[in-house]
Amino acid sequence: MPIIEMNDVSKTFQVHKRTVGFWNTLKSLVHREYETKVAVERISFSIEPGELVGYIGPNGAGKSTTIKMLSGILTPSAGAIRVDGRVPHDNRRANAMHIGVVFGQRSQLYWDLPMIDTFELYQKMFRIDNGRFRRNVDFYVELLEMGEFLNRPVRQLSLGQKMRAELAVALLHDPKIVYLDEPTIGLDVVAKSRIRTFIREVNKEKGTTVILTTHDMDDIEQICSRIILIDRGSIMYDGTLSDFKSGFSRGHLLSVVFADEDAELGEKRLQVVKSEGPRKQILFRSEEISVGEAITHITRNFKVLDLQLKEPDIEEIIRDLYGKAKAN
Ligand SMILES: Nc1ncnc2c1ncn2[C@@H]1O[C@H](COP(=O)(O)OP(=O)(O)OP(=O)(O)O)[C@@H](O)[C@H]1O
Repeated sequence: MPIIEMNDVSKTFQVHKRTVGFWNTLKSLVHREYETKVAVERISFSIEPGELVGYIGPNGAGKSTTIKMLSGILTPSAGAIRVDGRVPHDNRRANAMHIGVVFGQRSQLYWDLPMIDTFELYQKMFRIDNGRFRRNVDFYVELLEMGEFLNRPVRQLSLGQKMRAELAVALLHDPKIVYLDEPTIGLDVVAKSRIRTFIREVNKEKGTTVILTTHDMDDIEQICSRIILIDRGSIMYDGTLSDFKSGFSRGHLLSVVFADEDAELGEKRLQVVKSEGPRKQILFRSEEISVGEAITHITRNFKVLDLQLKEPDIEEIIRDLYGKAKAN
């Protein structure tokens, strides 16, 4: 039975319409106009207990919105979500007891307290019994080598030490699922490797289901057995990393110079992987759309100044699409 189920889930936001020009701005002060921004559009996936899933995509793709819906912070505009048998936004508190969250940019630690006190605070918050508490503190302190800094206030810890502390806190109540947002961002090679080993170890020892968002391909390669790739609110791929690579290496790349820099392709089978002004690199798979159909779609709908068909370099494409990656 899946532990996470997303069925046709969408999330839209109402945002103020941007106005241009003096009179329009003045008008908008009196009469506010809104437009609908689609953050996530009809996404579906299910995750089995104990899976290690990389949830990846470029900036603004809809990753955080998905994680916020899974953790009950946001209510979907349409569709159904179940996390460990519960509807997260209707059971926010109960849901929180069974999940752990690490948001790279937002700390759950108390800056003036040493970790040892923070653990005790979380013990009370999550009503963890003493036996389990002791066992877990010992387990994480050893696995994350936290002994040397347990008594130091959090504000004095290095970035890597803080991240280890965040992970231990998020996992202290033995959540069945943990959402990790960029857990290795900004860390050096040794610290990154320590965190990756830790995540794999927790998954193996405790069977924790892990959902990881990252822009670091090494995180994906070394931790995740499956990737779900989201772009502009829609799921583009769900499967193993190696199948993803071989699927794309059988694909084609069109390098197109458009007359109009803002050309929107409006065809989901054509994916823009790089955009430099009017020049765009467009990737597609021949199983989905033939070379002829792809070129026809582009030349019929847009004024094109140059168009070349290329063989894709998959490593380079992944780097362009999903971040700083490999070399870092
Ligand atoms: N509260 C909000 N109000 C309006 N628009 C929003 C809101 N939250 C997100 N969005 C929009 O929804 C889209 C998806 O955002 P989201 O934060 O989920 O992307 P992301 O994949 O997590 O990006 P990043 O990697 O940059 O964190 C973006 O276009 C974003 O501007």
